[in-house]
This record gives sequence, structure tokens and C-alpha cells, in this order.
Amino acid sequence: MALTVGLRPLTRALLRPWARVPGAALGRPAAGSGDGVRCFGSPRVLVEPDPAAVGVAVMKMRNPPVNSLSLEFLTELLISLEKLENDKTFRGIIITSDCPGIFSAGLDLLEMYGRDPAHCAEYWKAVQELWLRVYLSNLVVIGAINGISPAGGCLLSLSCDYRVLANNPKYAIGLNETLLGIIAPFWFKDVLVNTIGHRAAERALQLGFLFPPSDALQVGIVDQVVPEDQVQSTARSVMAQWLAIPDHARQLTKNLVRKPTADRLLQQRDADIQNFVRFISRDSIQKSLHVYLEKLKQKKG
Ligand SMILES: CCCCC/C=C\C/C=C\CCC/C=C/C(=O)SCCNC(=O)CCNC(=O)[C@H](O)C(C)(C)COP(=O)(O)OP(=O)(O)OC[C@H]1O[C@@H](n2cnc3c(N)ncnc32)[C@H](O)[C@@H]1OP(=O)(O)O
Repeated sequence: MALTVGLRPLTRALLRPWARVPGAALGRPAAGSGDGVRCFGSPRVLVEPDPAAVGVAVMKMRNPPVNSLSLEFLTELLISLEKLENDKTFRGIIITSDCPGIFSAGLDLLEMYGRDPAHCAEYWKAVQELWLRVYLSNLVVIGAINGISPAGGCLLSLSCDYRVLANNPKYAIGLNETLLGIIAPFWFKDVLVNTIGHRAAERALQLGFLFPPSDALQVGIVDQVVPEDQVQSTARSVMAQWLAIPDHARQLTKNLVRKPTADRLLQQRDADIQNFVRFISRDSIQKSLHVYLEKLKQKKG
């Protein structure tokens, strides 16, 4: 899937061979990777082969303070995902967070507030790309959700094949866009409907539900809820179960199930970008984002 078509110099620069990132070339331990484990990645994304599971990589999101999906962060995630897809030694990825208490705070609001249409278009293209890359991945993708996961963070989780959530009441998950005065685009909606059903999705989307773990399990937005210190080990054991299936049969089946949903976006990506730019540029929407960002600041007292 072409990554750099239509992207501006900034993003193309970021997409240059990731090995530019000091110490992060494949095979050399990246800074802070500890005991020389062969890993790679970039400043905001650390990818480590799982020492206990052959063919499995753990992708740690580390864009402090809240793993908000900025354009740079999205680009680094895309680069790491592409490398894993192209490295045939990997069959599965566990996506998790290195930011305590937060899986991902979702899309970076500052990429959508006070930005010109060209930037918003570039940003939305990267958001689309991340979803398509994860949702259609040939790898087994398991979300080890070790923190709160609103909106874009929930979409990332829903795009995995399986979701393990830590049993911490603070770690709510959901598409809460209406609480910000905005909306989830149709492909966010489609993935939620596919996961929890039409009526539950309709209610959750309109009310901007953030489901605490027990409710998230009950409605089906996650597959398992476990004690916080068992999230990674549970993700690893589920991965082993999924990797016991022959890759080609599992990949063909995943594609059979997911391609119609992905095609709805693939057939209208430019129109979706234009719709996003028109919508997000509305004065009323910009005002809503301003109010929400102010609330976040006031929350800190
Ligand atoms: C009719 C046609 C329609 C066409 C439609 C087309 C498209 C649809 C249109 C738009 C699509 C939008 C889809 C949007 C998806 C999203 O993901 S929007 C983001 C939603 N995220 C949230 O609501 C989470 C907001 N954050 C929080 O609730 C909290 O920060 C927290 C994650 C619970 C963490 O709390 P805490 O640990 O207390 O940390 P702080 O709140 O203090 O935050 C630390 C700093 O991080 C900043 N921040 C937090 N979240 C974000 C974010 N998402 N983006 C940017 N920045 C964020 C926060 O402001 C703090 O910054 P400072 O330290 O104050 O600088």
C-alpha cells in the first residue's frame, strides 16, 4: 500500500528509512532497550521481538504524556508496521502502551484545531492509513490495552484481531467523539458496529460512551478483561492460540471478513478526506474543539 503518495515533504521526510533514527537500526539495541534485545523503532515507537514467543513482536507506543496520535507519531507507527509486515520472521504483533495509565488518548486535537485545510487533509490521510494498515494486516494483531482508550485509541483497539483490557476502572474505552462536539466518521462507526452490533453501537456513538472494563467486556468492545499485571502474558497466550492456525488460511479468512468494511473507505478515500476537512474547518466545530481543549487544561487546576 503506497505510503508516501500525496504526502507533503514533512511526512515524506519522516517516512525516510527509519534507520536514520540513532541506535534504532534493526539488530542493534535502541537506546533504553536494556539487555541488548534485538529491537527497532523510532523515538515514539519501540518494537521488540518477544523473547518468549518466536515470530511475535511487541510494539510499544511511547508518545508521552498520552500517546495522542500526532502526525509524527502516526508516521512512526506506519513505518514500524510496514517493517514488521515486510519482515517475514514476524507473524504477530502485540500493540501496547509505554505511557502509564493511557493506551492512547486518540487523535491529537492540536492536529485538527487551528490548522489549515492542507494540513488537515494530510493528517486525515495518515489517520486513514493507520487504520487500513492495522485493520487489514496479514499479521495477527493483539491489543494489550493497559490504559484509557478514547476515540482514536478505541479505533486502534477495535482494529486489532483481539483485545485484552486491564481491569482498572479508570481504563475506559469507547468512541466518545460526540462529547467533544464532533463525530466519528463512517469507518469508525462501521468497525464498532461490526464489533458490538448495530443497536449497541448506535447508542454508544450517540452518547459518546466510554465503557469501563466490566461494561466493555459485557458489550463486547473487548474480548477479555484481566488484572493489570496479566495483560501482556494474556496477550502472549492468546497470540499462541491464533498463531496455531496456518497463516494463509487465517489471513484469507480475515480478509474475507474485513475487506468489505475497508473497501467502503478505500473506494472513497479522497471524498472522506474532503468531508473531514470541510467538517473540521467549520467555525462551530473549531469552537467545540477549543472548548474541549480548555476543559482539559482546566481539569489540571
Ligand atoms: C457530516 C459529514 C461529517 C464528515 C465527518 C468526517 C470526519 C469526522 C470528523 C472528525 C473525526 C474526529 C475523530 C476524532 C477522534 C479522536 O480521537 S478526538 C480525541 C479524543 N480524545 C479524548 O477525548 C481524550 C482527551 N484526553 C483526556 O481525556 C485525558 O487527557 C486523558 C487521556 C484521560 C489523560 O488524562 P490525564 O492523565 O489527566 O492527562 P491530561 O488530561 O492532563 O493530558 C496531558 C496533556 O495531554 C493533552 N492531551 C490529552 N489528550 C489529548 C488529545 N487527544 N490531543 C491532544 N492533546 C491531548 C492535554 O491537553 C495535556 O496537555 P498539557 O499538558 O496541558 O499541555
